[in-house]
Amino acid sequence: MTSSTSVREKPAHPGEPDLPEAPAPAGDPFDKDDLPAPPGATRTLLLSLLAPLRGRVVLATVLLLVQQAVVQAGPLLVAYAIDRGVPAVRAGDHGPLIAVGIGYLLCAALSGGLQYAFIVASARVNQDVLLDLRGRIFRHAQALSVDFHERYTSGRLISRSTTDVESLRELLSEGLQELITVLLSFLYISVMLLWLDLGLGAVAVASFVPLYLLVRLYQRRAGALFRDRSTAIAAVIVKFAETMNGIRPVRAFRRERANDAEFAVLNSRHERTNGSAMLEMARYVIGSRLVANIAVAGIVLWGAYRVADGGLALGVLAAAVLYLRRLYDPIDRLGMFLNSYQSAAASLEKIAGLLAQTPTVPEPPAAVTRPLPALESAHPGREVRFDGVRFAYRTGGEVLPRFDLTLPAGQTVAVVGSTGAGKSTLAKLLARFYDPTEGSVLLDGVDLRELSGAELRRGVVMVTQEAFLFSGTVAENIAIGRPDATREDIEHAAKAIGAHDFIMSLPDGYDTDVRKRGGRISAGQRQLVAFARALLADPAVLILDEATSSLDIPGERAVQRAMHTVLRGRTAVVIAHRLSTVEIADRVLVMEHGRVVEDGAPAELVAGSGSFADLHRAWRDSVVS
Ligand SMILES: Nc1ncnc2c1ncn2[C@@H]1O[C@H](COP(=O)(O)OP(=O)(O)OP(=O)(O)O)[C@@H](O)[C@H]1O
Repeated sequence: MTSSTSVREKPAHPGEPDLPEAPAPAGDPFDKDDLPAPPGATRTLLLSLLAPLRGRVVLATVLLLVQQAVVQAGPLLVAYAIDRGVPAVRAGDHGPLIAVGIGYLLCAALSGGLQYAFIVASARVNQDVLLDLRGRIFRHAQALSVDFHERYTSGRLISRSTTDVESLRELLSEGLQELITVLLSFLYISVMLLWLDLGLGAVAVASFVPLYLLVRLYQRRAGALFRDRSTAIAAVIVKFAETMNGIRPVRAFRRERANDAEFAVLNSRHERTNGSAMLEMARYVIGSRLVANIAVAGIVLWGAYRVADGGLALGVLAAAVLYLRRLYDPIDRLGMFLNSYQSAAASLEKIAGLLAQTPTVPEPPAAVTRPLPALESAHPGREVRFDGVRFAYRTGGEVLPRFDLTLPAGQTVAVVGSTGAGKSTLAKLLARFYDPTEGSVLLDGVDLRELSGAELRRGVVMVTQEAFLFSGTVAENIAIGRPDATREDIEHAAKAIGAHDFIMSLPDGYDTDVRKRGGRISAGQRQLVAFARALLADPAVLILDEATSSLDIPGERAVQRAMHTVLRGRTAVVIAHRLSTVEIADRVLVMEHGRVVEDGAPAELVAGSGSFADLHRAWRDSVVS
């Protein structure tokens, strides 16, 4: 067997790159961590998340408005107590001071009650928004075409639905309430100060100008830093997920040290971006405190002179100072709220970019779907036709230059050819993981693009090399082929495939959890489960990307027997890596550079002088030796 033949050892584990990627054209958005969100998409996303909760958002806002108004009554009561209550007590009248005390208590109780109601209302809004967003990301990512998933790593998807959703949670549950509270108190306090004393109020309001400029500067500089930070943490997650997914080749090729070094670079990049963001925040905090302290000092000094002159009541100055403390105290925290706002905005933009992706292989609208014609024979097979198909991946040159091929119903076709010849591409077009760039793939004369999702899944099923098992029991894994299958149907399929005996020898038989201890299933057994699943699904066309990982002889025989059973009667396309498979095929296609270069019955091709005859000899020698 020569190394250039189709009998290539493919990586058998999900997550490993199984093909050399064609270089992406310059400026490919998939090279970057975040896909660009169309203008306004972030706002539209936020509004669409909040729209169903409109009532609760309004209720929470009203509660906060009233609560803040009640809270700001405190200093006014203090001013009243000093300027009216104290002179009244001196005159023997305790009424005004008692009224102030009761008023203060009432305000505290009311403000506490309102705050409680606000927290309950806003927590519900937050939970619903996050629930909705996580669901949308999952549903959307799952609905996107294979093309998308081959380019956007699972690590990036994990980062979108964890770190990015988490930063929105932080904003909603902590930052936003504080931010609104601060802005509201700015408004209320300015009005109060201006009403108490125009001069003092004007100085306080004038201090907003440098504060505003500081905030703007901070926002501009921190915005870029937060985007960098979020990209850096995503890179850390991607590296982590990729390494753990590919742990077997990592061990096999002793990649640990190189990986450690790469991870350390990404990790320290994240730390650096984090450090820069913190430094920027420290600059903002110090700057804003300086402005606040200068303003307070100025107001106290000027106010004290005016009290001494008799131009200002002492109570008014006391209330003004209390208001100023309330005004400037949360300014440090304003930086933090802006932090969470900035990082949530950066995250939301990335999520909006992901949600803006549309499937490249869309399901047809119900109005244009066509049903498959009724089957004429007892066998499930249907005719497959590639009609003038041309195909190029988005990131590479043409893989299939005009391709015409007809597979009669019920025929088993083995596809062989050198690596990169286009065998998997042919299979992916037939499974409609991709649509042809030109021409069409037809099933019993119906274009795959006109079949509804359900009809397509009944029509064509692809069993991939890794024979992926989902978490759950063996029975559940087989039933994926037909969710309404009874236990009897499942066992029937497993028996037909020859998987029943090994399943019964597992600790809990069909109820063994495949991911738990004792439920470990060998590569050959995984393939048997995948065949049982396909048999239960009973598709018209079965595509089999034959696993290349070698099994022991009894295991190999069991898989071959199972394959016989599952292929019977259907139209089957097998990307063949084994001699025994080629021999059971009705027809062999030899592919080179996206074209069929030999086509015939196995015996016919073996007897000929083409490349398949050479390939066959090499196989035979490798089996004999
Ligand atoms: N997702 C992809 N994006 C870009 N190019 C791709 C993609 N998948 C495959 N290709 C390219 O298309 C060509 C055909 O690949 P294909 O996987 O169909 O070959 P193959 O015959 O199945 O090879 P093998 O036996 O190695 O699996 C190769 O040049 C490959 O680099």
